Amino acid sequence: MADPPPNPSSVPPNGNLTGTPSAACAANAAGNAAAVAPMAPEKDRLPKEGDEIVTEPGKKYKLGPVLGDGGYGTVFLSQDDDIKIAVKTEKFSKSQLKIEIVVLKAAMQANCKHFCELVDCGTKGKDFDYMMITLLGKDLHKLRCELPGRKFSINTALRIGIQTLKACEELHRIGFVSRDVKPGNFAPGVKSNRQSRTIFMYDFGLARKYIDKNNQVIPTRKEVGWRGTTRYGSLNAHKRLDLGRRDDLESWFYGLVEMTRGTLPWRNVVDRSSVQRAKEASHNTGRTQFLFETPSQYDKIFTIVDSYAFESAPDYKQINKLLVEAREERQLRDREHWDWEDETVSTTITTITSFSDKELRAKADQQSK
Ligand SMILES: Nc1ncnc2c1ncn2[C@@H]1O[C@H](COP(=O)(O)OP(=O)(O)OP(=O)(O)O)[C@@H](O)[C@H]1O
Repeated sequence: MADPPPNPSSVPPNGNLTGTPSAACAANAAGNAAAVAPMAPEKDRLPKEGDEIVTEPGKKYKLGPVLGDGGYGTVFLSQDDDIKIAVKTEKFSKSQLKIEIVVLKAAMQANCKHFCELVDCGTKGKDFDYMMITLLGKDLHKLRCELPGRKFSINTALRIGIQTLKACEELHRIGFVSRDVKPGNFAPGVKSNRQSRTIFMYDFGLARKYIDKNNQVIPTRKEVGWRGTTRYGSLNAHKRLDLGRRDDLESWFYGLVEMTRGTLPWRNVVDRSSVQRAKEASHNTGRTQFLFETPSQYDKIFTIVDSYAFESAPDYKQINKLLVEAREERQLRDREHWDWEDETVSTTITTITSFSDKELRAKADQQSK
């Protein structure tokens, strides 16, 4: 899905790329002005490993190895003082980073726990947009695929369920729907930042505001185009309907079942309308097969999510309670290690609370004094 790599000859020889705060970033980064780069004859040139992005005099981010490729750009490893971070870049004319930046800013203002910190952001001429964010580990899709049976232990799956539900709730609380909730858009933080037990939601390229200035739900637009990922899309997405909070939760639930069971009935189905039919069946005749060997509470959660209309405000507490109940029934303890953690390390980590980005920065500041 990644676009072809940029023309290497078009990158300045010193690899030093001076950027300006993007419109979305400017409100947060007042005083973060940098020299405007001379107009380039070409556009949409992405940076490469070894380049430096300069967002203000003295503030330089050297781009390390590529962490991943997205639809319109590349994500690099970098460093902000002593803290490892990720730098997401997207081609200027295709960039969806503006909406991502708006979401992350709102999440930071609301002290959301399950979102990356937006460290910096801006635009490099007509070449690319960039944002510097919290570094995350492998996403939940990759982590699941590495496990025997391609599924998480019930202990880890239920904890993931609780945290990813909270992430959806936080996103909705700040006024956005994701429209692309899936395991591949959640990842734990990294061990070196002591965030490997917090699941973060990321990639808000398809996010949309669902409430207006008066906090009223924006009325449904009836027919819209396809949004999201076929495997996890809600039935409304298949019907090309406008998507609301309930659709994020339906997608979240498909992902939860997959992470718990290791499979979905439509796992190998490619054709979108066949996937739709399989999902429809999972709501009635195929329900037992769909929820096979999952906690009994999943059936109740599915009924609850199904009962919501476009405008409904989901009862996250009620769903969370069911997940907690499933844990208690199995006498699962919070202190046990997560499937991706090294067991030898986890015994020492259990006594240490995960750090938030703010705490991490305060700690780094203290150490540098
Ligand atoms: N904060 C991060 N920390 C570490 N790796 C990241 C981070 N953000 C993104 N990545 C890596 O870069 C890849 C692409 O990122 P992302 O999914 O945000 O881009 P995208 O263009 O929206 O992708 P897609 O087209 O797949 O939806 C991810 O799969 C992941 O491997």
